[in-house]
Amino acid sequence: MTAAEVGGAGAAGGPLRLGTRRSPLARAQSEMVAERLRATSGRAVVLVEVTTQGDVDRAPLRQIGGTGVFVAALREALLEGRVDLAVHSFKDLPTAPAPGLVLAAVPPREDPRDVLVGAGGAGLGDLPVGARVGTGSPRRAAQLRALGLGLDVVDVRGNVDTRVGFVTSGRLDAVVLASAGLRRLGRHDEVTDVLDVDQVLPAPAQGALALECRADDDATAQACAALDDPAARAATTAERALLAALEAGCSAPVGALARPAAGEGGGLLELVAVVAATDGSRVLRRSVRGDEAEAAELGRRLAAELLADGAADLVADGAPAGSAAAGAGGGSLGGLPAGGALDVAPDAVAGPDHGGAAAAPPVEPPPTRPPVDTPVAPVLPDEAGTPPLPIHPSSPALRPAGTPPPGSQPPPGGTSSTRRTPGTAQTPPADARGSSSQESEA
Ligand SMILES: NCc1[nH]cc(CCC(=O)O)c1CC(=O)O
Repeated sequence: MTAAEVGGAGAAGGPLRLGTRRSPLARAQSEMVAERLRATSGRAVVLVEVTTQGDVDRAPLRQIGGTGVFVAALREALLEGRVDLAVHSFKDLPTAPAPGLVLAAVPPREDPRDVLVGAGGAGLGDLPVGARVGTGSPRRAAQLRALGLGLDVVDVRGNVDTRVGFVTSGRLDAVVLASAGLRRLGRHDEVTDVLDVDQVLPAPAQGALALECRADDDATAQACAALDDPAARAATTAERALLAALEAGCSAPVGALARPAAGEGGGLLELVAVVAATDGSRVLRRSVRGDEAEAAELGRRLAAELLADGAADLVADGAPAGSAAAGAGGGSLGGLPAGGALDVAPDAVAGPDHGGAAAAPPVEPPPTRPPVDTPVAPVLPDEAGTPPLPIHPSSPALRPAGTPPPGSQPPPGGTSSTRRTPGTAQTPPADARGSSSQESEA
């Protein structure tokens, strides 16, 4: 890095201290932002690792407060002046405002869609009835189940390495992840299918980053401003306003995506959202269009319509992981009882994934190897606490020749017009094995 011009405007004259968690994804995201900041501001930027309770405590993540602990620790470091800037996966941020902090920038968004990493290059359409598909997100689970493909949705947790490892090791037929995470980790070539947003909507703000700094730190805010992308900010504003208005958390079965809508002169936004029962038995899907300048209002309006459709019941349904999902026959890895979860690495990717697992204590996966994670992925105590399954992050074993990674196309333009599809009731395929569905996470 080049310490071109340390100091500058305000700050202490030293380098900009960017607080980051130590997970591979968090570090990758932070480094990307740091690089951009160095280029645009000419200031030196250093990464400062912030250890969170979630990284240290061996207790299951959900017992120490869920993903919120990661965000909370970074914010605490900010407020205490230990770091000047924090980079969050936007979808993991609570919708409630953080006193004393500001959203300094929303950089250009990465592909917001969910993707599939399937064994043998399998895409969604290749999966047979009963195929075991892993995800820990109620949002993904609900939408996958609602597809009616007879998939056996298995509750999994952990960072990208861990989750992809379930497929590599043959324990699962596929896992669903955020395209953005894999891309930022340079692992997009492992993707075997990109889930169409008409089937599975991503979590609000998925694929976007949020740069946060102290409200009174003008120098840092100014440096960050250069990275802000108005389009990404508008879209995420709409999606998160919807989430907030639904009073749903990051683990609720709520998907949303705002995209530029075709129209004269631009400035139009189309917001599509889904609220689903985790067992896939009910799906509320609606969309609205409006002025990009009124993004938040768009989100609130769509939320109001969904609430009028009965969304509140479904949102509440998202919480107890052991109930709805298990009741629907949600399977789990390694022959674990239904409702069991593979809880391994609540790492960078652990966000909204562990939706409301509070009720369902993690079922220990069959002891396999020592909890040694890959060198790249520091083993979080939490993941160490639960014997991880074999982890082979970069194993290309997944992709058989001739299966090009399909994840390259950008999100389809304006797919859904202002159409509303209230209450698409679908019965989850109740196969004999008692579990069929898929999911999508927040
Ligand atoms: N659930 C946690 C999480 N938080 C952010 C990402 C990916 C990056 C992003 O969405 O910006 C992920 C992993 C995933 O959902 O697969």
